[in-house]
Amino acid sequence: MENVPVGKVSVEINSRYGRIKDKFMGSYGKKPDYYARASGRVNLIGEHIDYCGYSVLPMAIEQDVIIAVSSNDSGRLQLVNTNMEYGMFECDINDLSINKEKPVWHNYFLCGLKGLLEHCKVTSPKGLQCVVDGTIPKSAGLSSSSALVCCAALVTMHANGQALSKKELSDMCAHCERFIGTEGGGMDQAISFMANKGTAKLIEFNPLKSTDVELPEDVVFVISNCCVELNKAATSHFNIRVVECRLASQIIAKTKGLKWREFKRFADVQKALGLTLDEAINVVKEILHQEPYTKEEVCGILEVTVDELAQTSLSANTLDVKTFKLHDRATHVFSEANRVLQFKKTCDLKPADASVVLGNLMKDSHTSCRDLYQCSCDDLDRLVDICCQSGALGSRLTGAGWGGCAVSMVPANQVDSFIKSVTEKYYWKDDRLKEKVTENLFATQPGGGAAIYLE
Ligand SMILES: Nc1ncnc2c1ncn2[C@@H]1O[C@H](COP(=O)(O)OP(=O)(O)OP(=O)(O)O)[C@@H](O)[C@H]1O
Ligand SMILES: CC(=O)N[C@@H]1[C@@H](O)[C@@H](O)[C@@H](CO)O[C@@H]1O
Repeated sequence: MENVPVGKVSVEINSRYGRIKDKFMGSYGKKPDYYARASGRVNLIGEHIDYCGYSVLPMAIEQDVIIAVSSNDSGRLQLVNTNMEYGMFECDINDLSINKEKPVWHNYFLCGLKGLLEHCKVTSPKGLQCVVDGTIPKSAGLSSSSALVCCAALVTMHANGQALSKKELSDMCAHCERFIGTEGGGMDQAISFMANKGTAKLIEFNPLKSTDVELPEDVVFVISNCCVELNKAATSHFNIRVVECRLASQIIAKTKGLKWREFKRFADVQKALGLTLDEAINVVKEILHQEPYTKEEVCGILEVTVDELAQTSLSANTLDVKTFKLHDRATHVFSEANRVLQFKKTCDLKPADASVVLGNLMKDSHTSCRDLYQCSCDDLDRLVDICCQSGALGSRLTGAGWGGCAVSMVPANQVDSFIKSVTEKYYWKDDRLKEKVTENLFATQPGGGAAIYLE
């Protein structure tokens, strides 16, 4: 089992670490003991299917969260952020409370901290003084929240002399980020720990496994942010989709004679019924209707009361949802799971038209996210269209959606003209975005995973 690497950093050569160190010394009057780093990610294909048990295909990006740390026996947690938007925070490290209603930034740190302490059964945790510095745009589909959760867990692990493998940390962080209220899958945490520089990864779940995916050499992935923000934990958009998938899998399970209460994820139902993904799509057509289901109808099918349904299938922030779209959500999940497998196969087999095939899979993925899963928004759709008109072989929303980024696959020799065209057609058309092109439109390469650094 591979552990998170511990490396060396020179704050003289690496100016970012130098600035973080200065901030640390200014805040706490001493040098940090060590630094932890966890990266953001871009998901190339496989959206909203990890929490249904299906494989996804992300890569880590260069943008990350770095935390400078000093541990002590004070029993206190002290957090300072280099970004003034995020205020200072202090609390008793033995009395952690995570506010789901108002997901202020330090709550993400608390998720990682609490998760690690509980997982490792640490009874006398070290006090921590930290400076947090992040470069991942927030609520933009590049996993800024999970990078913070993973980095906080890593900080806590190192301070308390624990040594978990990358896999254990990934599973643990996927679980503890749910303290904030969103019921995500494990993609973001897995790639943050398991990424290797230079390669994308196929991430499989139950059990967690990551496999290198060699991307075509003649293309470059370019990220563009539509600059609409949606905080996952502050809204119910994300959890409604999770619940719709859960209800659809339970109804399919019940209709097919399975003990439906034992099922929460499409992948488990598919396996229990022995279906291929194509057959699963046909089962969706056979069993689910396209019109939204009312809560009463769902209760009738599952033969439960509204209160029982809350227990078996809903989350705290979806108790008041009145209707659920099941047919389209299920069709998206099974077809998207299929596209991930085709994407991986194409990367492995390298046919002459590989980049065209991959581009088309990305386009189909976006169409499915937009129309069936309804997790895009007008600005993001417009940006994806502009990316396709500007020379991308494929372009799609990435991450949770309802705003945030598109990822585009662009022929390597056309990246400059692509960026020029998207700049003019999207960013220059809006006065608020004119000055913000570089941070919102950039080419990216597969980055490395989380690490601890000593000076
Ligand atoms: N540098 C940072 N410092 C402190 N908190 C941060 C930082 N970056 C992100 N956050 C926290 O994470 C929140 C964003 O989480 P959210 O789940 O909305 O988006 P995301 O993780 O970026 O997107 P996605 O899951 O779609 O990839 C911010 O509102 C903030 O509270
Ligand atoms: C932390 C979290 O909830 N992450 C989720 C991730 O698991 C995945 O479901 C993605 C959509 O594909 O949306 C978010 O990034």
